[in-house]
Amino acid sequence: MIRVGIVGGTGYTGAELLRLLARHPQAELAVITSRTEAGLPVAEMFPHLRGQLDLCFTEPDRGALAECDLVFFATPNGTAMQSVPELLESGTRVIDLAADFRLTDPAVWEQWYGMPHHCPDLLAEAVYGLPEIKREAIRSARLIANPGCYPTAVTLGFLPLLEQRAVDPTWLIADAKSGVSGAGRKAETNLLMAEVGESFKAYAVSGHRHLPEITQNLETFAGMAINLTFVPHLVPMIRGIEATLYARLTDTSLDLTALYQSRYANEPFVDVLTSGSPDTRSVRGSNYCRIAVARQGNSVIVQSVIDNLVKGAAGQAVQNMNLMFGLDETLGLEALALLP
Ligand SMILES: NC(=O)C1=CN([C@@H]2O[C@H](COP(=O)(O)OP(=O)(O)OC[C@H]3O[C@@H](n4cnc5c(N)ncnc54)[C@H](OP(=O)(O)O)[C@@H]3O)[C@@H](O)[C@H]2O)C=CC1
Ligand SMILES: CC(=O)N[C@@H](CCC(=O)OP(=O)(O)O)C(=O)O
Repeated sequence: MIRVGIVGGTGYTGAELLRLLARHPQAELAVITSRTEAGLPVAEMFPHLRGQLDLCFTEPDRGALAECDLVFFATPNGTAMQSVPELLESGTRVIDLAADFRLTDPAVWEQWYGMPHHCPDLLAEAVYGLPEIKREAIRSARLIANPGCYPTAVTLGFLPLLEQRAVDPTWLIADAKSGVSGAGRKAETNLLMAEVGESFKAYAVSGHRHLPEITQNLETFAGMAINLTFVPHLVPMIRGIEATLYARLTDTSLDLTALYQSRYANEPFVDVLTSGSPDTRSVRGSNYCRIAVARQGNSVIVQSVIDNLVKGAAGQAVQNMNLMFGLDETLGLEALALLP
């Protein structure tokens, strides 16, 4: 059994980790932290876990965490990097659901996240935890940078086109929409139902912090500098991301659906549609990314959907845990989407 700790067990991604791990046949939840709810039985806050989990939230204590085989950080950006060096030193492996280890250049981190990096020496070692591109490195990693939600949907959507050099990498557009759980569980006026409901808007139009992360990914496949316009939107739903991606084809003779099907043929959690458009409810609660690709003249349009809390966060983190500990990659992630 893998002895698991979760730092940040009261947030949305922490709660989603609890849902997935409570029934995972090879994981034993040993430590679940919350600074504000320390002492409270976990199942009292989350009644869906009654009878599944007999643990209380505890203060984040590095000693207790260092006794785990694996610690997930489901905490705000800039939190994990304070504890990771000590945990790795004690032999504990780490998956960070935040952005602390996603960007390879500490200067780019500081520019977008507004704080100096606490352990820039670990950035070269950290493995970006997108199994579809880093499966082998993930297996032996001590430290995983779990990808952001938008970067997961956008990267998987553009990947086959860029690897195949089928589009102009200097003209890429990602028009992405997220449900409000993407913003976390903290109380904020602009996330109230009366503010978000029956409304729809773009945000961070002049630059979202996922832009450098997506750019870093896409440049690896393109083998050159790319130019991406990325605009996120907030939609009045709870879970889900839909990313509509646009690019200009350099080769219009390609069978695009066949290209995507062949690239993802062996991927357990990427499903390429042969017709129609994927909707977010077809992945809600599941670890799938569902993709469709179409053409208008020399433009290609890709539609990519995920559940931001599952393939966009906790599910992908469990997929990474399975790989790190030599388990079947799909273990504990068999749930299908919830309809309606
Ligand atoms: N929501 C989403 O869809 C996605 C989120 N992410 C990333 O995952 C991380 C967690 O997100 P989410 O679950 O939405 O966030 P929430 O705001 O819902 O939860 C944050 C959690 O972290 C704990 N926490 C806050 N500050 C600290 C601290 N300094 N030390 C220890 N624990 C702390 C909080 O509990 P307490 O204050 O009681 O300790 C809480 O449990 C973020 O970095 C987010 O950007 C990534 C992909 C998708
Ligand atoms: C709807 C919404 O607010 N979404 C969040 C996504 C944040 C997130 O997932 O953060 P990291 O992946 O960087 O950790 C946002 O745009 O800030």
